[in-house]
Amino acid sequence: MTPYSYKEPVLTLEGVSMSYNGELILRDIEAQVLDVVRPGMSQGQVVGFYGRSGIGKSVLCRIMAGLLMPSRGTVRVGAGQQAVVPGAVGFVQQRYPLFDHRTLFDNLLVAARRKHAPDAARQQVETYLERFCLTPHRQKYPAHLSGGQRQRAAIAQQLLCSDHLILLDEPFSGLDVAMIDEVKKIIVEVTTMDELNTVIIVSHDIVTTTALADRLWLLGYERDAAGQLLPGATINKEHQYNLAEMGLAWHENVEAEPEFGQFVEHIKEEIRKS
Ligand SMILES: Nc1ncnc2c1ncn2[C@@H]1O[C@H](COP(=O)(O)OP(=O)(O)OP(=O)(O)O)[C@@H](O)[C@H]1O
Repeated sequence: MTPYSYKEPVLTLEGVSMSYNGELILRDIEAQVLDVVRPGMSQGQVVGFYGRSGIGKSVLCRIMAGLLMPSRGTVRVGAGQQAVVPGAVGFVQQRYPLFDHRTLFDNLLVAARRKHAPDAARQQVETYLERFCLTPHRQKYPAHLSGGQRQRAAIAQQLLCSDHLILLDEPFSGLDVAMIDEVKKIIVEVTTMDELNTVIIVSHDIVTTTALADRLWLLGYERDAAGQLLPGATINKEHQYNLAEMGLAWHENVEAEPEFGQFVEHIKEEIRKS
Protein backbone atom coordinates (compact mmCIF):
# COMPACT_ATOMS: atom_id res chain seq x y z
CA MET A 1 0.00 0.00 0.00
CA THR A 2 1.25 3.54 -0.78
CA PRO A 3 2.70 5.10 2.40
CA TYR A 4 0.97 8.30 3.51
CA SER A 5 0.14 10.30 6.60
CA TYR A 6 -1.91 13.38 7.49
CA LYS A 7 -1.04 16.84 8.73
CA GLU A 8 -3.23 19.83 9.54
CA PRO A 9 -6.79 20.37 8.28
CA VAL A 10 -7.30 22.30 5.03
CA LEU A 11 -11.11 22.32 5.13
CA THR A 12 -13.47 21.89 8.06
CA LEU A 13 -17.27 21.90 8.09
CA GLU A 14 -18.65 22.31 11.59
CA GLY A 15 -22.35 21.75 12.21
CA VAL A 16 -23.36 23.22 8.84
CA SER A 17 -27.13 23.47 8.37
CA MET A 18 -29.16 25.35 5.80
CA SER A 19 -32.87 26.11 5.63
CA TYR A 20 -34.93 28.00 3.07
CA ASN A 21 -38.29 29.34 4.21
CA GLY A 22 -38.43 26.85 7.06
CA GLU A 23 -37.47 23.88 4.87
CA LEU A 24 -34.31 22.16 6.10
CA ILE A 25 -32.05 21.42 3.11
CA LEU A 26 -28.79 20.53 4.90
CA ARG A 27 -28.57 19.13 8.42
CA ASP A 28 -25.64 19.40 10.81
CA ILE A 29 -22.79 18.51 8.44
CA GLU A 30 -19.49 17.64 10.13
CA ALA A 31 -16.64 16.83 7.76
CA GLN A 32 -12.97 17.57 7.41
CA VAL A 33 -10.19 17.30 4.83
CA LEU A 34 -6.64 16.92 6.14
CA ASP A 35 -3.46 17.71 4.25
CA VAL A 36 -2.23 14.33 3.04
CA VAL A 37 1.50 13.73 2.98
CA ARG A 38 3.25 11.18 0.78
CA PRO A 39 7.00 10.69 1.13
CA GLY A 40 9.08 12.33 -1.59
CA MET A 41 6.22 14.05 -3.35
CA SER A 42 3.96 17.02 -3.26
CA GLN A 43 0.51 15.49 -2.91
CA GLY A 44 -2.68 17.55 -2.79
CA GLN A 45 -6.17 16.33 -1.96
CA VAL A 46 -9.08 15.30 -4.18
CA VAL A 47 -12.55 14.93 -2.69
CA GLY A 48 -15.33 13.41 -4.79
CA PHE A 49 -18.71 14.78 -3.73
CA TYR A 50 -21.86 12.86 -4.68
CA GLY A 51 -25.57 12.90 -4.02
CA ARG A 52 -28.83 12.58 -5.87
CA SER A 53 -30.11 15.42 -8.00
CA GLY A 54 -31.69 18.20 -5.96
CA ILE A 55 -30.33 16.98 -2.63
CA GLY A 56 -28.26 20.09 -1.86
CA LYS A 57 -24.81 19.72 -3.45
CA SER A 58 -24.88 23.16 -5.07
CA VAL A 59 -26.12 24.77 -1.87
CA LEU A 60 -23.27 23.15 0.09
CA CYS A 61 -20.75 24.21 -2.58
CA ARG A 62 -21.88 27.81 -2.35
CA ILE A 63 -21.55 27.61 1.42
CA MET A 64 -18.04 26.07 1.16
CA ALA A 65 -17.05 28.81 -1.31
CA GLY A 66 -18.19 31.49 1.15
CA LEU A 67 -20.84 32.72 -1.27
CA LEU A 68 -23.75 31.71 0.95
CA MET A 69 -24.03 31.96 4.73
CA PRO A 70 -25.31 28.75 6.32
CA SER A 71 -28.25 29.05 8.71
CA ARG A 72 -25.98 27.44 11.30
CA GLY A 73 -22.38 26.26 11.53
CA THR A 74 -19.05 27.32 10.07
CA VAL A 75 -16.68 26.51 7.23
CA ARG A 76 -12.95 26.94 7.92
CA VAL A 77 -10.38 26.86 5.16
CA GLY A 78 -6.64 26.84 4.57
CA ALA A 79 -3.65 26.14 6.75
CA GLY A 80 -4.78 28.92 9.13
CA GLN A 81 -8.33 27.47 9.32
CA GLN A 82 -9.95 30.89 8.97
CA ALA A 83 -13.69 31.19 8.45
CA VAL A 84 -14.23 31.17 4.68
CA VAL A 85 -14.72 34.51 2.91
CA PRO A 86 -15.80 35.03 -0.72
CA GLY A 87 -12.80 34.66 -3.04
CA ALA A 88 -10.79 32.34 -0.77
CA VAL A 89 -12.17 29.25 -2.48
CA GLY A 90 -12.17 28.95 -6.27
CA PHE A 91 -15.47 27.79 -7.73
CA VAL A 92 -15.57 26.55 -11.32
CA GLN A 93 -19.23 26.40 -12.24
CA GLN A 94 -20.63 24.53 -15.19
CA ARG A 95 -20.92 27.62 -17.37
CA TYR A 96 -17.20 28.53 -16.99
CA PRO A 97 -17.81 32.27 -16.63
CA LEU A 98 -15.06 34.32 -18.35
CA PHE A 99 -15.20 37.97 -19.44
CA ASP A 100 -16.29 37.81 -23.08
CA HIS A 101 -14.71 41.12 -24.06
CA ARG A 102 -11.26 40.24 -22.73
CA THR A 103 -8.66 37.91 -24.23
CA LEU A 104 -7.74 34.72 -22.45
CA PHE A 105 -4.52 36.34 -21.22
CA ASP A 106 -6.41 39.35 -19.83
CA ASN A 107 -9.02 37.14 -18.19
CA LEU A 108 -6.27 35.32 -16.32
CA LEU A 109 -4.47 38.55 -15.51
CA VAL A 110 -7.57 40.03 -13.86
CA ALA A 111 -7.73 36.93 -11.65
CA ALA A 112 -4.00 36.96 -10.83
CA ARG A 113 -4.05 40.67 -9.94
CA ARG A 114 -6.41 39.88 -7.06
CA LYS A 115 -3.52 38.15 -5.32
CA HIS A 116 -0.28 39.39 -6.89
CA ALA A 117 1.57 42.62 -7.73
CA PRO A 118 1.55 43.47 -11.50
CA ASP A 119 4.86 41.85 -12.49
CA ALA A 120 4.32 38.74 -10.39
CA ALA A 121 0.77 38.46 -11.74
CA ARG A 122 2.02 38.43 -15.37
CA GLN A 123 4.59 35.80 -14.46
CA GLN A 124 1.95 33.64 -12.80
CA VAL A 125 -0.33 33.91 -15.84
CA GLU A 126 2.53 32.84 -18.15
CA THR A 127 3.18 29.83 -15.92
CA TYR A 128 -0.45 28.75 -15.88
CA LEU A 129 -0.90 29.26 -19.64
CA GLU A 130 2.08 27.00 -20.22
CA ARG A 131 0.98 24.36 -17.70
CA PHE A 132 -2.52 24.16 -19.10
CA CYS A 133 -1.37 24.12 -22.76
CA LEU A 134 -3.12 27.43 -23.41
CA THR A 135 -0.15 29.53 -24.56
CA PRO A 136 -1.09 29.32 -28.27
CA HIS A 137 -4.58 30.63 -27.44
CA ARG A 138 -3.57 33.54 -25.20
CA GLN A 139 -4.90 36.28 -27.51
CA LYS A 140 -8.23 34.59 -28.24
CA TYR A 141 -11.53 35.75 -26.79
CA PRO A 142 -13.59 33.22 -24.79
CA ALA A 143 -16.11 32.82 -27.63
CA HIS A 144 -13.28 31.50 -29.83
CA LEU A 145 -12.08 28.84 -27.39
CA SER A 146 -13.25 25.22 -27.48
CA GLY A 147 -15.25 23.81 -24.58
CA GLY A 148 -12.17 22.07 -23.21
CA GLN A 149 -10.01 25.17 -23.54
CA ARG A 150 -12.63 27.22 -21.69
CA GLN A 151 -12.74 24.56 -19.00
CA ARG A 152 -8.96 24.70 -18.57
CA ALA A 153 -9.02 28.49 -18.63
CA ALA A 154 -11.69 28.58 -15.92
CA ILE A 155 -9.70 26.20 -13.70
CA ALA A 156 -6.53 28.27 -14.22
CA GLN A 157 -8.46 31.46 -13.47
CA GLN A 158 -9.81 30.11 -10.18
CA LEU A 159 -6.42 28.72 -9.15
CA LEU A 160 -4.78 32.06 -9.84
CA CYS A 161 -7.03 33.98 -7.49
CA SER A 162 -7.96 31.52 -4.74
CA ASP A 163 -6.04 30.03 -1.85
CA HIS A 164 -5.42 26.39 -2.71
CA LEU A 165 -9.01 25.20 -2.45
CA ILE A 166 -11.05 24.81 -5.60
CA LEU A 167 -14.54 23.42 -6.24
CA LEU A 168 -15.32 21.94 -9.64
CA ASP A 169 -19.00 21.59 -10.48
CA GLU A 170 -19.54 18.74 -13.00
CA PRO A 171 -16.15 19.15 -14.71
CA PHE A 172 -16.68 16.14 -17.02
CA SER A 173 -20.19 16.80 -18.28
CA GLY A 174 -20.55 17.52 -21.97
CA LEU A 175 -16.94 16.58 -22.79
CA ASP A 176 -15.77 13.89 -25.21
CA VAL A 177 -13.54 11.04 -23.98
CA ALA A 178 -10.32 12.75 -25.06
CA MET A 179 -11.30 15.93 -23.22
CA ILE A 180 -12.27 13.97 -20.12
CA ASP A 181 -8.75 12.52 -20.12
CA GLU A 182 -7.35 16.00 -20.47
CA VAL A 183 -9.39 17.39 -17.57
CA LYS A 184 -8.35 14.38 -15.46
CA LYS A 185 -4.72 15.20 -16.21
CA ILE A 186 -5.25 18.81 -15.20
CA ILE A 187 -6.79 17.78 -11.89
CA VAL A 188 -3.82 15.50 -11.18
CA GLU A 189 -1.49 18.31 -12.22
CA VAL A 190 -3.26 20.80 -9.91
CA THR A 191 -3.07 18.48 -6.96
CA THR A 192 0.62 17.72 -7.44
CA MET A 193 1.53 21.39 -7.99
CA ASP A 194 1.25 22.24 -4.32
CA GLU A 195 0.94 20.10 -1.22
CA LEU A 196 -2.00 22.19 0.03
CA ASN A 197 -3.98 22.24 -3.21
CA THR A 198 -7.35 20.62 -2.65
CA VAL A 199 -9.91 19.94 -5.35
CA ILE A 200 -13.52 19.09 -4.58
CA ILE A 201 -15.29 17.52 -7.53
CA VAL A 202 -19.08 17.53 -7.62
CA SER A 203 -20.06 14.96 -10.21
CA HIS A 204 -22.56 12.39 -11.37
CA ASP A 205 -19.67 10.64 -13.15
CA ILE A 206 -18.86 8.27 -10.31
CA VAL A 207 -16.21 6.18 -12.09
CA THR A 208 -14.09 9.07 -13.36
CA THR A 209 -14.33 11.02 -10.12
CA THR A 210 -13.69 8.09 -7.77
CA ALA A 211 -10.61 7.14 -9.80
CA LEU A 212 -9.12 10.58 -9.12
CA ALA A 213 -10.18 10.97 -5.51
CA ASP A 214 -8.50 10.05 -2.23
CA ARG A 215 -11.67 10.85 -0.30
CA LEU A 216 -15.40 10.73 -1.04
CA TRP A 217 -18.37 12.46 0.52
CA LEU A 218 -21.89 11.29 -0.09
CA LEU A 219 -24.73 13.62 0.76
CA GLY A 220 -27.85 11.67 1.72
CA TYR A 221 -30.81 11.44 4.07
CA GLU A 222 -30.66 9.56 7.35
CA ARG A 223 -33.46 7.65 9.03
CA ASP A 224 -34.41 7.71 12.68
CA ALA A 225 -34.69 4.57 14.83
CA ALA A 226 -38.25 4.02 13.58
CA GLY A 227 -37.06 4.11 9.97
CA GLN A 228 -38.54 7.54 9.21
CA LEU A 229 -36.53 9.81 6.91
CA LEU A 230 -35.08 12.78 8.76
CA PRO A 231 -35.40 16.18 7.11
CA GLY A 232 -32.29 17.75 5.58
CA ALA A 233 -29.44 15.94 3.86
CA THR A 234 -26.17 15.28 5.64
CA ILE A 235 -22.80 13.57 5.11
CA ASN A 236 -22.77 10.96 7.86
CA LYS A 237 -19.57 9.23 8.99
CA GLU A 238 -20.30 6.06 6.97
CA HIS A 239 -20.58 8.22 3.89
CA GLN A 240 -17.14 9.80 4.30
CA TYR A 241 -14.85 7.35 2.54
CA ASN A 242 -11.07 7.39 2.87
CA LEU A 243 -9.86 5.84 -0.39
CA ALA A 244 -6.21 5.97 0.69
CA GLU A 245 -7.08 3.77 3.67
CA MET A 246 -9.03 1.45 1.38
CA GLY A 247 -6.03 1.11 -0.94
CA LEU A 248 -7.90 2.70 -3.84
CA ALA A 249 -6.15 6.08 -4.13
CA TRP A 250 -3.36 7.22 -6.46
CA HIS A 251 -3.23 4.12 -8.67
CA GLU A 252 -2.84 4.50 -12.37
CA ASN A 253 -5.61 2.63 -14.12
CA VAL A 254 -7.41 1.99 -10.85
CA GLU A 255 -10.60 1.64 -12.94
CA ALA A 256 -9.34 -1.76 -14.14
CA GLU A 257 -9.00 -3.19 -10.61
CA PRO A 258 -11.83 -5.51 -9.49
CA GLU A 259 -11.91 -3.92 -6.01
CA PHE A 260 -12.49 -0.55 -7.62
CA GLY A 261 -15.39 -1.90 -9.67
CA GLN A 262 -16.98 -3.41 -6.56
CA PHE A 263 -16.56 -0.18 -4.63
CA VAL A 264 -18.17 1.89 -7.39
CA GLU A 265 -21.15 -0.48 -7.37
CA HIS A 266 -21.40 -0.03 -3.61
CA ILE A 267 -21.35 3.77 -3.95
CA LYS A 268 -24.03 3.69 -6.64
CA GLU A 269 -26.22 1.54 -4.40
CA GLU A 270 -25.71 3.94 -1.47
CA ILE A 271 -26.68 6.89 -3.68
CA ARG A 272 -29.83 5.04 -4.83
CA LYS A 273 -30.77 4.31 -1.20
CA SER A 274 -30.07 7.81 0.12
N1 LIG B 1 -32.52 30.13 -2.93
C1 LIG B 1 -33.27 29.05 -2.69
N2 LIG B 1 -34.47 29.15 -2.14
C2 LIG B 1 -35.23 28.06 -1.87
N3 LIG B 1 -34.82 26.79 -2.10
C3 LIG B 1 -33.61 26.62 -2.66
C4 LIG B 1 -32.77 27.73 -2.99
N4 LIG B 1 -31.61 27.22 -3.53
C5 LIG B 1 -31.75 25.89 -3.54
N5 LIG B 1 -32.94 25.52 -3.03
C6 LIG B 1 -33.42 24.13 -2.86
O1 LIG B 1 -32.41 23.36 -2.25
C7 LIG B 1 -32.46 22.02 -2.73
C8 LIG B 1 -31.07 21.60 -3.15
O2 LIG B 1 -30.71 22.23 -4.38
P1 LIG B 1 -29.26 22.06 -5.05
O3 LIG B 1 -29.24 22.93 -6.25
O4 LIG B 1 -28.23 22.28 -4.03
O5 LIG B 1 -29.29 20.52 -5.49
P2 LIG B 1 -28.13 19.67 -6.20
O6 LIG B 1 -27.85 18.51 -5.32
O7 LIG B 1 -27.00 20.55 -6.56
O8 LIG B 1 -28.88 19.17 -7.52
P3 LIG B 1 -28.35 18.81 -9.00
O9 LIG B 1 -27.47 17.59 -8.89
O10 LIG B 1 -29.62 18.52 -9.73
O11 LIG B 1 -27.64 20.03 -9.52
C9 LIG B 1 -33.48 21.99 -3.85
O12 LIG B 1 -34.67 21.45 -3.36
C10 LIG B 1 -33.68 23.45 -4.19
O13 LIG B 1 -34.98 23.70 -4.66
